[in-house]
Amino acid sequence: MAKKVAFITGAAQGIGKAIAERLTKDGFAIAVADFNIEGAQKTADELNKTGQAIAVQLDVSKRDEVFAAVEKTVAELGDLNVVVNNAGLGPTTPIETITEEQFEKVYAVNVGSIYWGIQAAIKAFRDKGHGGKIINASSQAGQVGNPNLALYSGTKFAIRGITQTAARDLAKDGITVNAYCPGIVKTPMMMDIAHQVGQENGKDDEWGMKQFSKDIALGRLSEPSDVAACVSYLAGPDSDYMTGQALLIDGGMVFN
Ligand SMILES: NC(=O)C1=CN([C@@H]2O[C@H](COP(=O)(O)OP(=O)(O)OC[C@H]3O[C@@H](n4cnc5c(N)ncnc54)[C@H](O)[C@@H]3O)[C@@H](O)[C@H]2O)C=CC1
Ligand SMILES: CC(=O)C(C)=O
Repeated sequence: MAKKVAFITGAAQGIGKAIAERLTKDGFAIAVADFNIEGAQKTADELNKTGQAIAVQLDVSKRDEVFAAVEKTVAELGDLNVVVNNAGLGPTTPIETITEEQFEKVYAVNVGSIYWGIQAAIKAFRDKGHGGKIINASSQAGQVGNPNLALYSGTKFAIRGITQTAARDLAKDGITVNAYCPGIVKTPMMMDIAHQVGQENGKDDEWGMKQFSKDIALGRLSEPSDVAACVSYLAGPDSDYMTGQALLIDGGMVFN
């Protein structure tokens, strides 16, 4: 049987890379899609030792580039079954400091990517004559406002709204749309945020990380693989009767 194909943005490093590794173990062929093509190629080379992967360059905020990357994936890997809209930016932005330029950039990457990823997935699924699964990266910061992350939190709340709406719009086409909401994950993005928070308070990165992590019920930070395990569920058949949901993977920070 032909392999199922997953297209994952931001998969050169961090959570996206862990998702690519996990879905390779699950038997998917992977398109490692990232702005950073050297990093994406390195991830793809590692995945090709045990599975099948290609690297694709794109800027997720550009609609044409997202469509071209998805088309390249279908042309080279033969199909498309799962799209993970994972890439995002996480700047620390005290509310009174937010500029128009930051607003346009962060919303274009974090929210624009979700619209374009969904549209490109719909086209590819329809062209192939089947449904599929769309999985979007939100955050615990898309469930509760986090201090100094007004710009970022706003985008992650928006992603939950788009996920719910798209789930309703696309169910008739056999497409499910869900989101995942990680907590505090040990990736370059989170290290940058902790560094900035530490610096602003005259403290070190570890202190900055503690400001985000002190309320985790399970008592430890998240590994990227913790998130990838839940995305594996969203990408696989066990979640077929689930759509429009935002899965919290935060070790017990936010309780809804
Ligand atoms: N690290 C954390 O604690 C959490 C992360 N998240 C979300 O998970 C997702 C992944 O986060 P991390 O792995 O931590 O981030 P990261 O910063 O470590 O990695 C992000 C990847 O996305 C790529 N990327 C950034 N902008 C891009 C663009 N315009 N076009 C294409 N690729 C682009 C980068 O090159 C990088 O490879 C993000 O959406 C983030 O908001 C959510 C909750 C917590
Ligand atoms: C970066 C992020 O998503 C946080 C702090 O939840």
